[in-house]
Amino acid sequence: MERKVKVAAVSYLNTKPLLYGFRDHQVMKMIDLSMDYPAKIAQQLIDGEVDVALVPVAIIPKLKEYHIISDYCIGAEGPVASVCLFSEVPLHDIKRIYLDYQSRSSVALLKVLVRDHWKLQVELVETTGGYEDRIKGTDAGLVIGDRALAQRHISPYIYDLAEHWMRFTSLPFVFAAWISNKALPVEFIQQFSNANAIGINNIPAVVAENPYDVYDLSTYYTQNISFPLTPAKRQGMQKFLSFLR
Ligand SMILES: C=C(O[C@@H]1C=C(C(=O)O)C=C[C@H]1O)C(=O)O
Repeated sequence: MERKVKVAAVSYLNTKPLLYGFRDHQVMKMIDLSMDYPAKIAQQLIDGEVDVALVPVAIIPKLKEYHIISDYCIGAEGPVASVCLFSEVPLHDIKRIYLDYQSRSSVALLKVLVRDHWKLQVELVETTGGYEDRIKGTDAGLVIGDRALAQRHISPYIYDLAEHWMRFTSLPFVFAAWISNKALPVEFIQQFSNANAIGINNIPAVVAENPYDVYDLSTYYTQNISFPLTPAKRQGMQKFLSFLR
């Protein structure tokens, strides 16, 4: 390839297993890797600033062209732990929900659950920066990623969005997938998938090099986040996208 493929990944702990195998892998000779929060890298892929990104699947309708590459994703087949609605009061007493500015998929998922599953009458409020301190009284907040793992120690009521999606549809959920905005060479995709698989097949090693006392990462990587992009997950993804149309 003449130039390096620009790859953007999510900067959260949930992505560590996917990136673990990149170090010392020959795919590194083919790519420029950058990291940021999901909403940022979504915009980079839409604007063509990068070629491949681990983007929120909710932005697929905004891409002129898209290719799902690799058989790995950030998904869940039950509670995901790090995408939750946090509150001091029970679900039906919530009056306002702050939305996470770092997210695209989870915000869209929350809207689907609020409207079609929970059937709540609430005010939804966009945010642009830290808002966790506003999760008080009847004001709740959607928080994703590492900040959600921390918020689990603070909020008494926790509604896990992947768990509630499963109750609603009986399907798993895909938050993010590796998506390119142009066709890429087969040999690149093979190397890229191979690099992704290394950490997924060595979770204890990934956990060992990421000391973290907020949440048990072994549980997170084996029972919460589900990485393989299976046929059932693709079905869940199509179902979710149909709600967004
Ligand atoms: C499970 C998660 O999945 C994420 C949620 C995303 C979103 O809401 O747009 C995007 C990427 C993933 O990192 C998480 O961040 O906790």
